[in-house]
Amino acid sequence: MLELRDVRLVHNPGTPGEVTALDGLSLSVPKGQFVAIVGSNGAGKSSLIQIVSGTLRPTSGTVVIGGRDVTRQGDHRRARHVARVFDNPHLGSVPELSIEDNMALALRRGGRRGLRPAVTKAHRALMRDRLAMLGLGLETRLSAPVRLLSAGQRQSLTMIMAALTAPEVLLLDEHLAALDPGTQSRVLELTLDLAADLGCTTLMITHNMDHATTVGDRLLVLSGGRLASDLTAESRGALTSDALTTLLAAA
Ligand SMILES: Nc1ncnc2c1ncn2[C@@H]1O[C@H](COP(=O)(O)OP(=O)(O)OP(=O)(O)O)[C@@H](O)[C@H]1O
Repeated sequence: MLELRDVRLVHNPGTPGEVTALDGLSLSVPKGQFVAIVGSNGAGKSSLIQIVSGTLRPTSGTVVIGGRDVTRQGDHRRARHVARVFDNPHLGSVPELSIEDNMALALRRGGRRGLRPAVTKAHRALMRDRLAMLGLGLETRLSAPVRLLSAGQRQSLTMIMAALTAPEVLLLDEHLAALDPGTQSRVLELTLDLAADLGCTTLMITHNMDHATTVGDRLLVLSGGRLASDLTAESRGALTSDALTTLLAAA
């Protein structure tokens, strides 16, 4: 369960540049629910993701993950429970390191700094198992440097890495935006498979209206740092991407 209670996020308070990015947002997401989030530019989507990841702390309000109040906990301490994938496929892995070393780094995420446990046989088996899900043959190329992979392959690897520590919450910040349509479909399918396998609570920001109207269990529309609409998959059923575009423009 992920809960935000009356969360406000104000940038540059008390200055002429004061901006309210989140304006008393309350949200409750049951464990395992997959939520798509849309909103116009500046609606507060990335702010919401950063509040949940712990990169930003709210000006007021409370963030609860799995029953624990994590409001004052920084992103490093949350990293074992909260994984985040960015829009840029090149941000999720280290190009000069091998696939195995990148995955080993992901396995250590949120662990104590400085500790470098060796990659065990069990780790390597887990890596191969997860990489095989991609159907790209990467499980036989563990020592290949990540820089040799295409953008789609790298984003697929990033998804696999994000899921390695079985996070409670998976945050996807327009993670398909830089991919071509065919690769988008493949990475989206992988995303849904991983989220279902792990049973993690997932928030996926998207500007793709087709994805917003079809993917996941719930659709949130953000506007001005508030929830303008909160639709279940059932109530979203008849919503076309054109109708959602109109709804967004009016929100
Ligand atoms: N560091 C910052 N300093 C000042 N204002 C900020 C900062 N970060 C975000 N904002 C403002 O907060 C508001 C919400 O921004 P946010 O990035 O969350 O929107 P978004 O919905 O993710 O937009 P986009 O779709 O363009 O990425 C915007 O008005 C933005 O200009």
